[in-house]
Amino acid sequence: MIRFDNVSKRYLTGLDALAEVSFEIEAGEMAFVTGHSGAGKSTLLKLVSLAERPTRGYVTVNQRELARVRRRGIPQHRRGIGMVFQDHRLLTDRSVFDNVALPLLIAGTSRTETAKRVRAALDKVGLLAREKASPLALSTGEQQRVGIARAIVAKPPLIIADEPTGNLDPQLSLEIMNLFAEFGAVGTTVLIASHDLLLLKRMHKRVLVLDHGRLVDDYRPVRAA
Ligand SMILES: Nc1ncnc2c1ncn2[C@@H]1O[C@H](COP(=O)(O)OP(=O)(O)OP(=O)(O)O)[C@@H](O)[C@H]1O
Repeated sequence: MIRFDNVSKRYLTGLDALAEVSFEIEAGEMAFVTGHSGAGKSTLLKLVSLAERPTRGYVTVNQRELARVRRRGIPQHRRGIGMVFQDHRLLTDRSVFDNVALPLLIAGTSRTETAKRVRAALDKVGLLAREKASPLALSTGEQQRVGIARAIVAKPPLIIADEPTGNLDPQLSLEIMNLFAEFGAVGTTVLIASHDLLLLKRMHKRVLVLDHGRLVDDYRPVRAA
């Protein structure tokens, strides 16, 4: 689903945010990318969503070599990716329902289908009763769950999340990560950047480790015999 072949990213400042990174994530796999602050985690996700382009190497997402995706093809590329951010980026002047409905609105989905899908997504994250609320009336954890509902509502084959539990306490963080794991269990590919090593340890999933832009480790969970 995601493949990096010798990918390097040098920003205009001359800094190598990623250096010769290669890995492959299978469809339906859930993986984390971790590393110190500035290690290149966000840059790696930005190359997947085409917020940035690599300086060298090839990034393939869903069997599409991204160098072939031109600027006008980027919105379509992003429709296949559910994105979750630490600061959730919700519209505060719209209801929870409208926030989650946004990707469907953009895709031109009918009203009835939209209502059905939004409610299914809100149900999944345990917020069905809050559809009319303003995001401002929700706790940080609830806001994060609205962000997740919005990311999954159009059923994208891939979800990427950048520090989705950055502002949450350990218990809530674990709940949010387990929610992501549920999506992974139904065939969605999930890639999450997180520096929370304790949390990653509890998840028993694959972990890619970046250090100053280099991929220095790739842990895979060992199944109990
Ligand atoms: N647009 C940019 N222009 C120049 N340098 C950048 C840009 N974006 C990131 N960098 C630099 O690239 C390096 C990697 O940044 P990146 O945000 O990918 O790291 P990160 O692992 O996500 O860090 P953090 O955990 O602090 O968010 C850092 O040194 C950062 O300062």
